[in-house]
Amino acid sequence: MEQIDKAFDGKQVLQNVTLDIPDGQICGIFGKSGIGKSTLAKVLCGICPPDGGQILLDGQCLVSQNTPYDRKLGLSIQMVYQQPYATLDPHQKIGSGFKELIRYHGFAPKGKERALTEDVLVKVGLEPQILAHLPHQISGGEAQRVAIARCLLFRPKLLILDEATSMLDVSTQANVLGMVRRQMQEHHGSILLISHDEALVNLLCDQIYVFEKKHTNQKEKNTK
Ligand SMILES: Nc1ncnc2c1ncn2[C@@H]1O[C@H](COP(=O)(O)OP(=O)(O)OP(=O)(O)O)[C@@H](O)[C@H]1O
Repeated sequence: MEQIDKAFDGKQVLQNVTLDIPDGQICGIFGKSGIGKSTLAKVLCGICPPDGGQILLDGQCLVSQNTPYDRKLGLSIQMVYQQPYATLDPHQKIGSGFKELIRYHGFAPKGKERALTEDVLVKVGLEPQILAHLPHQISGGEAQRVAIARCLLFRPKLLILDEATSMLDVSTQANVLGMVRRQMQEHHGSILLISHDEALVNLLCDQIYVFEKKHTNQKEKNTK
């Protein structure tokens, strides 16, 4: 990501933001509320077009000021949002949601959807019983883990976790993130962890970017 700019209604939120996320690493973004962390994630996912700069993924242009977001390439970037229920159909059982997603993207042959689903559930510490439930019957923390498991099906090059484990207690957060990290490393995928929790970011991340104030680039604080 090179020299990304983004403004809303004349208000500059990101200016000249450059960051590099090496393969297989976990990179943290830490900064106070409203500083632009989620905006950066939305630019990476193609939800917000940047006003300037460019993003390269494996040397290919994902989006730039002059190039529209490459949706096909963008499937290699998956994001888990702060509000996990928002991405789940309230009328669809968790298991049906997984089956539909797997069939739509051809992640497994017909009849093998359940096995693949159980495989990703284990990786986020969930039991298969959850598949019989509707979203309102599961807790916020479980919904967050379901959302992460759905993203893992894509074997993404980059997984963005935007406060995505905030509803879990600290030890479960570290546990789930450790499991997700190992899973991502199996295919050299990277994680962008966006959090208010400095201790969590310090504990888990190889590289940390601190967003300090609007209109300025972020500063790299720590490289392990
Ligand atoms: N679609 C939008 N239209 C107008 N302003 C927006 C839009 N999205 C974000 N903003 C503004 O951009 C600024 C940065 O928001 P952003 O959500 O990126 O912050 P954040 O650092 O992720 O905050 P938090 O930690 O509270 O989630 C805020 O002032 C917000 O109001």
